[in-house]
Amino acid sequence: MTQRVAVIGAGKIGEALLSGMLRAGKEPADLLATARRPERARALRERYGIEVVDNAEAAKLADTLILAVKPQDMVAALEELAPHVAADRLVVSGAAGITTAAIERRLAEGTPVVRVMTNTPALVDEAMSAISAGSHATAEHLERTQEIFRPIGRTIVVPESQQDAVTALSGSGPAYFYYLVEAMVDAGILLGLPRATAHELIVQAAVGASVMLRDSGEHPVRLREAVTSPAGTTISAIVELEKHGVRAALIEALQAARDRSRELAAGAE
Ligand SMILES: NC(=O)C1=CN([C@@H]2O[C@H](COP(=O)(O)OP(=O)(O)OC[C@H]3O[C@@H](n4cnc5c(N)ncnc54)[C@H](OP(=O)(O)O)[C@@H]3O)[C@@H](O)[C@H]2O)C=CC1
Ligand SMILES: O=C(O)[C@@H]1CCC=N1
Repeated sequence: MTQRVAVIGAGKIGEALLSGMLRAGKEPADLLATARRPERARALRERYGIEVVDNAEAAKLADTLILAVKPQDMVAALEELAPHVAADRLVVSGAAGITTAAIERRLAEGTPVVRVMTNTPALVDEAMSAISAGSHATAEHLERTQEIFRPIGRTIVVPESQQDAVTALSGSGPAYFYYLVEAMVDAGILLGLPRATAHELIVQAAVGASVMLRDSGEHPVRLREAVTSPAGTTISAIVELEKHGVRAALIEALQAARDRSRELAAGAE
């Protein structure tokens, strides 16, 4: 039986999921989306040929609802959805922080809820999506969720207690790499390179390093050692990074992201 999937609040992440499901072979008729603004609804219809309906309609028509609204909009969205969500629907939340318990509490008793933290490389099928079962979700619900997220990258199942840390690492993770690239391109400008050249050099270094990290199975320390020649250039740079506390800054940055995820949860309790 074809499962109909509705993306509730199709913004950046919701759209990435819709396009991923279409690339993976779902028909536009198998998908629904909801949006808050008419111009957004129009753009989604034109781009993907899918029906964009209101939240109540989506809850009635779809077997699986993917909640892709911001954490701060979650309570309001659940209030609109709850009267229309039958307890045999699967509800998947992609929101940072929000717990499955907070969602379950607002839906009919027994409704299966799954929490997922994905990331924007979903747009190029390189997402990392970490999936956790709520208290009524079965292995079959986890499998259905994995089927939705697998076409846009990798998936893992984690205990929900790890989701705030996952959000800090892989949910926000791409932003840290973009930030580092921005800073290194600035360094290239300082060293006298044209911006376009600096950008090309750093992006390819990032791609090469990422592929080696993923595919070689080597520890990052070993890979860095292989670049770091005695009395060479790399160690001169590493000394500066250590002097400026970059390692400690990254650890504290990710702790702050984890703490913010917890605060977002508290807003929906
Ligand atoms: N961006 C990222 O890298 C990641 C985001 N996430 C999570 O994904 C979720 C979405 O984030 P993102 O895509 O960046 O945010 P967006 O703001 O791009 O998308 C959310 C969309 O939901 C719409 N919306 C809000 N309330 C309602 C409602 N009641 N009914 C219908 N539509 C509604 C918004 O409308 P409007 O346009 O009018 O505001 C917006 O288009 C968040 O919970 C975030 O934590 C998870 C992993 C990574
Ligand atoms: O910044 C945020 O809150 C969202 C969640 C993870 C990535 N972006």
